[in-house]
Amino acid sequence: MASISLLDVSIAIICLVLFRCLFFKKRKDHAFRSWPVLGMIPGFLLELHRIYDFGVEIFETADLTFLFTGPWFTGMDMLFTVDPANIHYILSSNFSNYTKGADFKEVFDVFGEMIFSSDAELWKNQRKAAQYMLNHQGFQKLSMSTTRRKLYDGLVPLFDQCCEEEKVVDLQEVFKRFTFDTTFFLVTGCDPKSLSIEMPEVEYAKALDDLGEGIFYRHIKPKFLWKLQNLFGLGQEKRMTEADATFDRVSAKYISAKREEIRSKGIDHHQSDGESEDLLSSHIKLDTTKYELLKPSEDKFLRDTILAFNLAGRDTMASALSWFLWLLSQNPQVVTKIRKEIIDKSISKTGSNVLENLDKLVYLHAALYESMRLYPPVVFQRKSPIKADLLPSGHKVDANSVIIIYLYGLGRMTAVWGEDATEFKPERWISGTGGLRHSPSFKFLSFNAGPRTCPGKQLAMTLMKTVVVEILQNYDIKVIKGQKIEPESGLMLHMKHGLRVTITKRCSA
Ligand code: HEM
Repeated sequence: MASISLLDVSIAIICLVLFRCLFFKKRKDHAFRSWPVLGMIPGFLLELHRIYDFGVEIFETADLTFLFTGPWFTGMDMLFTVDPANIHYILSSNFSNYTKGADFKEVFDVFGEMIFSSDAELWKNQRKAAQYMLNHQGFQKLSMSTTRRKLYDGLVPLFDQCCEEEKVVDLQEVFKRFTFDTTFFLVTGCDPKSLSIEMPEVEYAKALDDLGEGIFYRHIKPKFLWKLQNLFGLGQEKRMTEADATFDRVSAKYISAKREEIRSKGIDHHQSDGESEDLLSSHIKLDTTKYELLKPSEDKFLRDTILAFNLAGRDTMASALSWFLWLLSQNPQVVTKIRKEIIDKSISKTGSNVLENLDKLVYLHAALYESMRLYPPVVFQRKSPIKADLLPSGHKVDANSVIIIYLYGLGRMTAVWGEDATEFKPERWISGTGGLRHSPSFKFLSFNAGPRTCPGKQLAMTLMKTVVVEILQNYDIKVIKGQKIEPESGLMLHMKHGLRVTITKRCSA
């Protein structure tokens, strides 16, 4: 993390020195001991550089659930779990007792009152509206045409130029820009054109990066510390405040332009034409008799909505595509099988049937799921019980305590996925009859489970398959040797140092 403030570094160093001086013994034994006053923070800080794999090791030995104790009086205690029985119970069978909670709203304050942070009736209204809009045929057509336009006007020309100039390119950055432009267009009807060979900086996209990083650090710092930093405008908190202001300013521009566009076209409010309509238009025209708690006349509601859908679409798909392409580079036999499937299922390189036929690509679907099992774009889920409860694992949880479901760990547990849990094997998703093997969502949690299951799953899978088919049909991707590929600590699972590749055109293309 390039952007840790002086205060963060000082705190970390003090903890480390204390830890080293007081308890200078075999590190592994003590890594997650709870020390007087400091709780488990010292061990945590020592392992922060490899926190993902460390988490996996802890769960393997802790029977899938363990209590993290923070420093005294900081309210940082959290129950971590990757136990499918607990997950099913929290996200589905006892859903009504497990909310995002007041603490979530404080940590995620920049989100405002969007679908990700809301509970109860407000969430039900937002959920109903989101599902209706995302499933609308007109919106689905728009998402297909937008994906294809960005592919042929943005990604393909960029790839071709990289081929001609034998240029090294960061594929993760390319996917981030591809999914940002696509998502932003679906949300606002405008293309920010961040995907081009010049890679211009787009302030809204940068603000999304700063937000993700800031929220992650709010999870691992005592509340009083980040609040203090926020008050004095220091480090990540300063960038969070700036990001918040960027979301306000940029959204205001799009909201007033969209209101004006709707007014000038003379389209009746509550009269959504549905055909090729972006999400901002649909939200402005929301029928408030159906969604009583939503406030389309208020700019704040629309600002939170724009942010919610950009958050939902951009980083998730960029992360999934980046890790997928990296896994393919390590598993050429999987590439061969996907290419064969594309030929066998007669998916043409261009033309309208590409999208219609995507459903036939079972092996590609399996490979994408397998990649998201090992590298889930959303790393963790945070829940809070309204009433004290007993989890199926036998752990008691207090009212308003914090429970973290660690998706990265869940996908790698041998107790859940078998001895080959850490191996990339798309075949585990293929049934005996050659169809897709179902895996319960509380085991494969990448798109969440229960009533809050991701409503954009279908859209995301279609977009990702479209991109992958285009790339594998036309290009060979070579990952530059010697670079370190490791996950970056954050809300979303990005690669810390990106994914540098060279691209060549396939002879048969
Ligand atoms: C690979 C792509 C995607 C993945 C892995 C993914 C994953 C998830 C996950 C894990 C959640 C639960 C988050 C939480 O409650 O903390 C979620 C919720 C949600 N996702 Fe997705 N998502 C993806 C793409 C999309 C897209 C493209 C959209 C729409 C443009 C979308 C819309 C939403 C919405 C609106 C919610 C909130 C649902 C609720 O709370 O009821 N997602 N997604």
